[in-house]
Amino acid sequence: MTAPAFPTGTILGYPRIGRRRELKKAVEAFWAGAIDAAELERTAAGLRAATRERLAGLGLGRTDSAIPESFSFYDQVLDAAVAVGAVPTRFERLLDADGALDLAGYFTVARGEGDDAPLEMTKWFDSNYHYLVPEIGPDTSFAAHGERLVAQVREARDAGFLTRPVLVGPVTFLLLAKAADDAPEGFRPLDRLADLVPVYATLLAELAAAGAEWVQLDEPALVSESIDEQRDRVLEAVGIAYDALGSAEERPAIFVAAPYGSLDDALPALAAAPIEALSLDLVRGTVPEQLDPATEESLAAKTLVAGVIDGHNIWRGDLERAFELAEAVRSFSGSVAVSTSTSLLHVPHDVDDETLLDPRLVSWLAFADQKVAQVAVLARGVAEGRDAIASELDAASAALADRAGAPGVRVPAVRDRLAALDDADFSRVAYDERVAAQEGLDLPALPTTTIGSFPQTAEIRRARARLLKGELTDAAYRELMREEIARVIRLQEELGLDVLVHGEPERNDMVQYFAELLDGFAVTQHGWVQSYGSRCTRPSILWGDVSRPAPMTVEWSAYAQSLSDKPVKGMLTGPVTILAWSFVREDQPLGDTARQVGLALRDEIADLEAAGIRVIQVDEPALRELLPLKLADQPAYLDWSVGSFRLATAGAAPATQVHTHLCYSEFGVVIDAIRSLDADVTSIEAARSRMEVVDDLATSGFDHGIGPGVYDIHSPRVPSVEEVQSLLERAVAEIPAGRLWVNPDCGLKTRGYDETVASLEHIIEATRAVRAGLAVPANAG
Ligand SMILES: CN1c2c(nc(N)[nH]c2=O)NC[C@@H]1CNc1ccc(C(=O)N[C@@H](CCC(=O)N[C@@H](CCC(=O)N[C@@H](CCC(=O)O)C(=O)O)C(=O)O)C(=O)O)cc1
Ligand SMILES: N[C@@H](CCS)C(=O)O
Ligand SMILES: [Zn+2]
Repeated sequence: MTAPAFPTGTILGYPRIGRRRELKKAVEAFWAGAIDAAELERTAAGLRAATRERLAGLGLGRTDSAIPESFSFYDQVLDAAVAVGAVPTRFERLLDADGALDLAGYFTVARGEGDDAPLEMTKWFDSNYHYLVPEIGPDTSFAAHGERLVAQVREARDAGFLTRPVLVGPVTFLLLAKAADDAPEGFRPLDRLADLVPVYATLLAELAAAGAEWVQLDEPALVSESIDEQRDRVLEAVGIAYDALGSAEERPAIFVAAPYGSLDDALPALAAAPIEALSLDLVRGTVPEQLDPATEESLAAKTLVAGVIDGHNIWRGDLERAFELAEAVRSFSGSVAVSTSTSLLHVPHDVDDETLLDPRLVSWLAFADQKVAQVAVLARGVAEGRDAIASELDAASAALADRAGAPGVRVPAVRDRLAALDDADFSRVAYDERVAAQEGLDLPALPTTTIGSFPQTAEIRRARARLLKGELTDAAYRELMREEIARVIRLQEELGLDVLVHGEPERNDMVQYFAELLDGFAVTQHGWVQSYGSRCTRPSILWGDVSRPAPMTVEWSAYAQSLSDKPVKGMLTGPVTILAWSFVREDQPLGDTARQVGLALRDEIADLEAAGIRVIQVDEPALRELLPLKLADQPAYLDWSVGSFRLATAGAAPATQVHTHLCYSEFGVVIDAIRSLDADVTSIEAARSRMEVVDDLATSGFDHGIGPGVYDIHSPRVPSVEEVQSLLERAVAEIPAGRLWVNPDCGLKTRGYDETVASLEHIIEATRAVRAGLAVPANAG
């Protein structure tokens, strides 16, 4: 086909939660029955309209397909599943006579209903976004249901826009899917490619009929080497899918976007396919080298979309370098466009909303809107030459230079302390010695504990909101939090838990709380980023050398400990997780930054010990999350990540029991790293996967204390005593009872009190039953 011109500047996607989280609020109001579907649709349409206008105002073309239709009510992978009709059989009752799903049904698939579990949720590449995992079996029926996307293209057209619909591509869709529970052994979702591709062809035809000139098919799975599928099968699938889609008669021009890394051997496969445009992530990846002549020839006939503006972080960055990269791509094709490296889903809307941030810091930053403006500048430069954008490039370079020399960015005292570290600072005495030293904790066999947070009630959040607005004094707020801590301690004593927590009511977020108290960080007012569904976080900005001006948690933990004779766990977030869930400086190796955070936490641990805290948990739920997608980069990552945790914890006395906690991911691949953390006790998410991780632990020779979760806190379901007991019995069969702990999968902050109390009661009852059958009198660590 003769492709219409591709826009000179574009973005791969834009935040959809709303500048003031309007979508989150409307969706949650719909769930609560406070608004109906029509009102939710009106809010969403209003947001989409505002987004298109905003993007055009920032310099993207109105009628050249530059603006992506990347809206979603919940998740783009769920949208793709719905668009190809791949709704699991347990939800088929929600489909109407035409096989379509209404909004309520869509959310039910996302969130589950009664015994019908929702789609599983997992991490989206190396970002802090979580998607829903499609379930595909040999009998999954596929049918095109592109009604929503088609309606959005029409909605845009009616408002005077020609936009570019975005869909997860067929290969990535199948690679991210899991085999349905009833699929036979050995079945892989990719086996269904030949059945799925015609449905995509129909969707493309419908989009073309609605007036779309270009469609964007996202294929990020092609850059990942961590996908559990043979690479040659993946490359073959690329050929099959795109040969078929590219050969269709009725279709928009196809733009395949491949964010989150370099395409490597997938580049020749995509180059050979009859598609019209292809993106290259030049932030995580590099400009291709040593291409074979056939690939060079194929690329020359396509538009290459240079992903040179970082969609992952919030730095204004080196615009000159971005321009050079875009120019370098010209050697492959006469048709080059400028874009972001990934969707802007991962960054907040607009730094201009941050009126409380230091203007000097603001001048170093670019949120989504500023990045769109950067794309527009570079697109002009590519079209008109460097001189046309010289002043913008110079301004960005000046901001970069200002940042490099600004106070706080490099603090000699922090750097000197890091430089003086030696191996001994990263190691505790042998585990057995620690077990002996910790006997004074006097714990029963199978000690019970929770992961830290108790429900963050509306009252707690409201109190914090009132504090921020000045409606509550600091003293009054602190008193409310102390009352909450006292309630939580009392509840745990009544329940009969063995190691207590203070419940973390004072924490707005397990990372932001620390960022607010550490030097080197800034926090935002409106910098919300979607984490999953309607849930958002406000990643902090780690801009300078990190140090701890004062203790951060000691007052709360010491108060909680003063209320009980049982040990109360001190609760800290680990260095890797603090980095993973913040926007981190990119001007020095991550390992250096992680060690700075590690040292600050080491000081906190010393202060907790001095205040009489005997058990300290350092959470690292994101250890798996930051694992690089490319295998070659993984050993170095594991080295610095494990090292920073050990630096944080190795100053603890042998008698101090150090715990860690991990969740949100599959752990098999990092199990050795978890062992190397050398925590005395590790609590780990396991209930959701019915204790699968226990096998990995048993075979890996994990020989410290371990608490595989027995309660899936992601669901409002209360597990029965029998269910918990059967999970515990499975764990006891694999793990010596003297090392086994009993705990939920994760913190309880997103749960309500009724289900929390009932679940904990069942956990305690099940533990007592299992203990009764054991010969082991006490816990070893
Ligand atoms: C555990 N996870 C986390 C990740 N990243 C983090 N930085 N933190 C995490 O905990 N990544 C991986 C996972 C992702 N999972 C989740 C789970 C739950 C949430 C979540 O519930 N987010 C909340 C916002 C939490 C928060 O920041 N609360 C603040 C502000 C609360 C607020 O919105 N206040 C209102 C006023 C309220 C009132 O008046 O009643 C306002 O400001 O308008 C706080 O408690 O102070 C969410 O609502 O989305 C996120 C990720
Ligand atoms: N201590 C935290 C860990 C969450 S991953 C909590 O309990 O919420
Ligand atoms: Zn957790």
